[in-house]
Amino acid sequence: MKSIRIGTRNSPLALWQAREVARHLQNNNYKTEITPILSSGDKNLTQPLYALGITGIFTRDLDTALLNSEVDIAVHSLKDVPTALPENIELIAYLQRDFHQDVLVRKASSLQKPLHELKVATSSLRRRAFWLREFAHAEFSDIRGNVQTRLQKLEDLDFDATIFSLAGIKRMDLAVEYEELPMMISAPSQGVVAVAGLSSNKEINEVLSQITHPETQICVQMERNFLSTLEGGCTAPIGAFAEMQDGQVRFTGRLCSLDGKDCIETDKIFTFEENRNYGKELAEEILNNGGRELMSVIKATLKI
Ligand SMILES: NCc1[nH]cc(CCC(=O)O)c1CC(=O)O
Repeated sequence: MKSIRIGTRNSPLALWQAREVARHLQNNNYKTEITPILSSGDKNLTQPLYALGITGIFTRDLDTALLNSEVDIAVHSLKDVPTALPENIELIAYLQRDFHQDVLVRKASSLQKPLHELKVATSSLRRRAFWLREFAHAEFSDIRGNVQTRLQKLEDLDFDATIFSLAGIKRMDLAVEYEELPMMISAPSQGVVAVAGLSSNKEINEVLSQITHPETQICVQMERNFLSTLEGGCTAPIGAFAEMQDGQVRFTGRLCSLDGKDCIETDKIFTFEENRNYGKELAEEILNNGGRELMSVIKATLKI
């Protein structure tokens, strides 16, 4: 087989992830080359993501490169990949999840402040709502950019702390102090690197099936089914995390109002059976427990 062309965004985090996929493929004796592609998500950094009004801004350009056969596969942070994919594009491999959690990073001058007094910079609806659920009077500021840019802004700008995915910090090997945040439930599929390919490309799909991590795949498919059942195409403060060990799954999920005042949660341990759509079942339980009304208020507020 010819060298496998790996499409990726060109941020340091994305390149790390592409090299990680390359390493797995090379371990299976395939040759690889990395092709960085500039995405429109990287070009427009002035507005928060939800305000850009489109999903998939990080993945669109890689989808195009796949469909034009400029690359054979595309590597993504799975949490940035919309649940509905373009025709003929499929997620085929999922690397083992290392870290899923959100962590808080403070600037030196705010180390002594109690959590409820911190001005936190985050543009994520989920992080804001889950923080407000705990600290109803908290103030936020917007922040965008990659992990390194956001750390620089933490030094330079007028806020106390910001929230990161621990996976990003570990991958970038950054020597920063961080605190775990027990009030958070991570974003569906946070911390997972996934590989997309063309459904029609059987040869590549067979190769990718050799590097997928089955437990991670089961867990993130559950989290993403939970997400897509709840959202139906709009963005909302939703957390979901599944862990699997010896056939046992623990699933935690939460939907909150934008101000964090109303939250509906699920936390279940069960034995995994094939051919069940647990993510959908658990989301329907939340929808029937008041989630439907919560979602319609969120949709009306965000005007999607
Ligand atoms: N929102 C952007 C984003 N997409 C993926 C990661 C990190 C890697 C991951 O969580 O999979 C991050 C940074 C962050 O949320 O702090």
